[in-house]
Amino acid sequence: MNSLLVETQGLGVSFGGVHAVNSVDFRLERGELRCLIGPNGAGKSSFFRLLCGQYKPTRGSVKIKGKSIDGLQSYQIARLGLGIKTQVPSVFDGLSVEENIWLSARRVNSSREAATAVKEVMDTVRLSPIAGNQVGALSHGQRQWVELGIVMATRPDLILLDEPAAGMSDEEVKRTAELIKAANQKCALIVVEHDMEFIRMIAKTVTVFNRGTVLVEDTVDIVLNDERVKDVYLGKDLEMKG
Ligand SMILES: Nc1ncnc2c1ncn2[C@@H]1O[C@H](COP(=O)(O)OP(=O)(O)OP(=O)(O)O)[C@@H](O)[C@H]1O
Repeated sequence: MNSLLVETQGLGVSFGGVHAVNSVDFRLERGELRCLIGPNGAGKSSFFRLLCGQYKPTRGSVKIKGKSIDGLQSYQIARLGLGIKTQVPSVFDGLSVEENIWLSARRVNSSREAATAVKEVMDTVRLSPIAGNQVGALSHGQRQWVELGIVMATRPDLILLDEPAAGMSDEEVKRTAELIKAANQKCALIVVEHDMEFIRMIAKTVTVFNRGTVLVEDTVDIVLNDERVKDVYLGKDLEMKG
């Protein structure tokens, strides 16, 4: 089996004169956990949108599991095994945590398989203590974890997470890092994040975007000490506390 999960070649999207993503060659292996960083406007979100079919490329191609996604709708790309937390289709505030996970699992599984998927997700995302709680009454952090669980319940091969630690307390950030590592035992993830401390907690390989292109791609330690990376974050302290 091809171990490449995602491959982009010469990928680009432009809006008027703005090259939001420009000539990006990106490869992600099955089971990888990759972080994307870069200053505001670097093209990270646009790159995500290209991967999930929300934006159509102006140039280049995206392949998922060796299959071009050209011409596919977002739901067809999801069927290739892509899960996106920002696109959680429906979170039912009036239902419990477990009911929400069940509904998501049942969308893509027989009821017996769904039951197994629900148990797996409740364990992995550590949702059992709040299984019966109404989702509408959860804290911001808990809700993010439930949304991660909803995506995981469809058993994707790849999950895209856009700023999963945003707006969380230090404790919640720590737990989110643990959950992402646990999720990575089951599938690959690409995580866009601004919080460098969080990046340090989870990252192995980091891809740095700048002005629509890949500036550097390397291990977290090398990337965060790279002068070019420090330059593009000028004014931001990359020398972290930890
Ligand atoms: N739909 C769009 N229409 C016009 N311009 C766009 C569109 N989407 C993105 N852009 C532009 O493309 C560039 C890259 O934006 P993008 O949101 O991808 O960057 P980003 O790295 O995700 O930034 P941030 O970290 O602030 O979210 C920006 O100049 C942005 O204004």
